[in-house]
Amino acid sequence: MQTLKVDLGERSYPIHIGEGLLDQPELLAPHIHGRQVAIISNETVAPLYLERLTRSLAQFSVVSVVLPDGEAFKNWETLQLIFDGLLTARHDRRTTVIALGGGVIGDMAGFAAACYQRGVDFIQIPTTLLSQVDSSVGGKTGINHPLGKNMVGAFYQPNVVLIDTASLKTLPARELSAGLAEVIKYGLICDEPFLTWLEDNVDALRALDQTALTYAIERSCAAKAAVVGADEKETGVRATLNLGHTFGHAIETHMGYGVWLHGEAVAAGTVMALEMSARLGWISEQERDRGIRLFQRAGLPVIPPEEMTEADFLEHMAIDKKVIDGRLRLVLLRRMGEAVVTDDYPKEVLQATLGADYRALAQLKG
Ligand SMILES: NC(=O)c1ccc[n+]([C@@H]2O[C@H](COP(=O)([O-])OP(=O)(O)OC[C@H]3O[C@@H](n4cnc5c(N)ncnc54)[C@H](O)[C@@H]3O)[C@@H](O)[C@H]2O)c1
Ligand SMILES: O=C(O)C(=O)C[C@@H](O)[C@H](O)[C@H](O)COP(=O)(O)O
Ligand SMILES: [Zn+2]
Repeated sequence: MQTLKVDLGERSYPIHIGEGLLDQPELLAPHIHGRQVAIISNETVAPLYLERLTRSLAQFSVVSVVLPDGEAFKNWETLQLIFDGLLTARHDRRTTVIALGGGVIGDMAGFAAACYQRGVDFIQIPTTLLSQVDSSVGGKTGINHPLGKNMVGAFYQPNVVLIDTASLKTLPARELSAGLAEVIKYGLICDEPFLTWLEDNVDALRALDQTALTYAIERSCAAKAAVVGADEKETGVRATLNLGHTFGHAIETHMGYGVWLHGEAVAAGTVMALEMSARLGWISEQERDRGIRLFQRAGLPVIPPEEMTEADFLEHMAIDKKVIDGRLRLVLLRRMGEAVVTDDYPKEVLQATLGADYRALAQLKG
C-alpha cells in the first residue's frame, strides 16, 4: 500500500492506494469519530461492494442509502434521498458519511455531508478510475443544474480517501477510458514526462494491468494533491485542473447529462483546448496531434458533437465558473506540460477554434 497526503493544515488527510483495501477496516476506523456510519452508493456499485464494506465496519451502526445510477441523477431530488436516509435512521452530528462509488456518488455524498446538520464527517471510497485519480481528492462536491454542470456545491474535504485498485476489475471498458481522460490531463497541465509514460503504457492500462494502473493512480493523485495543497479554493493554480472542462461541460450540459460521459466530454474538450493553444502559436501542430493521438489510443472521442454549433458552445461557456465580470477565462497550454489560465486571447481565435474541422484532425491521426 502507498499513502499520499493532501496537505491542508488541520484539514489534511491521507490517500491510501492499494489492492484489497476495502477489507482493511483499520484504515477507516481512525477517521470515524462517532458510532453511526451512512454509506452512500448506487444500484450498480452496491451489489458489488456494499456488503463487503458493511462487514468490515461491523463495529459501527451502519445504514446504507442506495441511489439510482447515473449523471442524470446528480441533482436536488436525488440529494434529498440521502437526507431522507440520514434522518429516518436518526443520524446525529457525529455520523460519518461514506461515499462508495464513482464521481457522481462522491460529489453528491460529499455535498450531503457538507450540508447535513451543517457538516458531518466524510470519507471517500472511489470505485471508478476517474474518481480514484481525480474526484475523490480535493473536496469539490456538488450537483448539476439544468443550466450548468456542478453549479451548486461546496468545498468540503474528506477525512480520508481509500482507493482499492481491485475495484477497477468490474469497471466497464468505456468507464475506464473516461477515467484516462483525467489521467492524460495531468500530463498535459503539469507533467510532460508522464505523457511519455502514458504513451508507453496506455495499452497496459486499458488491459487492466494492476502495476500500471496503480502507478498511474499514484502519479495522478500526487499531482492533484500538490495543486489542491497550493490552492484549495481555486483562486489561482487549481483552475488548471479544469483543462478541457469549459468546452467539455458545455458538451455535457447541451447533450443532456449522461449522454456523453464526463471523461469523454473532457477528452473532446481538451482537444479543443489543444487546437486553440496551437492556433495561438503556443504549442506546435505536432504537439497538438500528439495529444489527439493519445486520447484516441485511450479509446476516447476527439470530435465534439456534430449537432453543437458555435453559438451553443458560447451560450453554455458564458456561465462557466471561471467567468469573471463577463470575461471567459480559459485553460490553455503554454507548452506541453504547462497550463495557463487566461482571458487574454483574441475573440477570433476562440471562434476559429469552435469552428475548426475536428473530423479532419481525427482522421489524420486515426
Ligand atoms: N469533485 C471533483 O473534483 C470531480 C472531478 C472529476 C469529475 N467529477 C465528477 O465525477 C462524475 C464522473 O465520475 P465517474 O466517471 O466516476 O462516473 P460515475 O460516478 O457515473 O460512475 C461511472 C459508472 O460506473 C459505475 N461504477 C462505479 N464503480 C464501479 C465498479 N467498480 N464496477 C462497475 N461499475 C462501477 C457507476 O455505477 C456508473 O454507472 C461527474 O459528475 C463529474 O462532474 C468531479
Ligand atoms: O478539482 C478540480 O479543481 C477540478 O477542476 C477537477 C475536474 O476534473 C472536475 O471535473 C471538477 O468537478 C470540475 O470543477 P468545476 O468547478 O469546473 O465544476
Ligand atoms: Zn473533470
